[in-house]
Amino acid sequence: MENQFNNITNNSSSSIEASNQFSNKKTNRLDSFVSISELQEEAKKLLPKMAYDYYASGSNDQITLAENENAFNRIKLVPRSLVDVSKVNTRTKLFGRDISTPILIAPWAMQKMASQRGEIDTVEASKEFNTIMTLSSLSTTSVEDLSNASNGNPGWFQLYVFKDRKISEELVKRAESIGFTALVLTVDTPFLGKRTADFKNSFKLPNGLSLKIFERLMLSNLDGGLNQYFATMIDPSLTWNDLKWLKSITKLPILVKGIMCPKDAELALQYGADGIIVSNHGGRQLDTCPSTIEVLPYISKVVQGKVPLILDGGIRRGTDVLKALAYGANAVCIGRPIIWGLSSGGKDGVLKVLSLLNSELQLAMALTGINKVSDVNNSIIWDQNKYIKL
Ligand SMILES: Cc1cc2nc3c(=O)[nH]c(=O)nc-3n(C[C@H](O)[C@H](O)[C@H](O)COP(=O)(O)O)c2cc1C
Ligand SMILES: CC(C)CC(=O)C(=O)O
Repeated sequence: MENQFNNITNNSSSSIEASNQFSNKKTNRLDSFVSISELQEEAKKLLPKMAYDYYASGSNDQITLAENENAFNRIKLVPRSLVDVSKVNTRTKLFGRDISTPILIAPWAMQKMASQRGEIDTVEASKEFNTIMTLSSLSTTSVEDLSNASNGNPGWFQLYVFKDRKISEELVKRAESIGFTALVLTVDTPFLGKRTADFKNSFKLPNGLSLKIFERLMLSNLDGGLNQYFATMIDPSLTWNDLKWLKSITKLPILVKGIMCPKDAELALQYGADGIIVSNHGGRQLDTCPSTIEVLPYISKVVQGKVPLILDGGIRRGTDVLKALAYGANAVCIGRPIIWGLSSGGKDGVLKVLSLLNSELQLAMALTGINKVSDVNNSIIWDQNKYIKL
């Protein structure tokens, strides 16, 4: 039991052990962390305040930020007994690709504030674990460097659409030509949410770092503040019709990220989205909107398995992943857990987070009598109304 659930049980475990041989000291230190919250504490100790605050913050009073996690804790799982769970497996398939876990890496900006190699560390870890990373439009590594570091298999590319459509078009074509296999169109950010800490800290990228996608455009300085920068560059007039435009310039599947309203899920399907990501941007956009897990069942009812459905926001335990799958998600993305892993130990730290959460998921599956991801359904969620007549 100990071995089965505390070790990484996917086909990448041997290479992870091999890479650890070369960084024994770091690995031993990482071994002592047993939860995402402990890694967050470590990251807080290691990061400059301005970077930690930028990564950790939500918008306004951070009600939704907290609610994303709290809502998971209110959902109860049903333990099941005497089911043969000797061969629990977290492998699954997404857009035809076999992956070792339904836990994917969400796009998050400016990773070189967390580790020297930033996005390169993250993509190497995602490859080694056989999962999918989405690169942010606002990354500190170029799409080309990320593609090279991953031998032409960098994962998915997240798109913020620029006011100058030609820039976006060129970016999409570049990403497509160098091996990205899907586009993630973020639709919850016509303007950036109000993150109080960033204003107080006068957030800017540390000297020596820049947003690589824009470097050529001489727009890499963030002195006016993130919100002003975002408002200058990104197009707030984007509408559903632009999804048609995007489909006309690429052959890649397009996932729409930031869906929180069932009506918008309907529109996303109507306008041809190939996948839907239920997300409130980690509580960083509209504060006091519901948690993502709360709205997931309603969106799942609209989507009805027509396209892959992914959830992000507040996942800190393997039991949270299981609850999202039970409510209809095919996979989840994690943002801050990866940030804390990368900040605490670079590539090994990201691997630590993936293996920690995946082994928790595997254990939770065993304790609810589930052997494979496709067998998860809402019968594992405690609902007293179901049992009231017994
Ligand atoms: C520091 C930070 C930067 C982010 N940058 C982006 C981004 O560039 N593009 C994007 O679509 N989402 C971005 N997100 C949102 C994440 O993709 C994801 O929706 C969110 O982090 C999920 O919540 P979690 O952090 O609780 O897992 C960012 C989130 C954080 C915390
Ligand atoms: C640089 C930001 C615009 C990236 C982002 O989406 C975020 O911080 O939430």
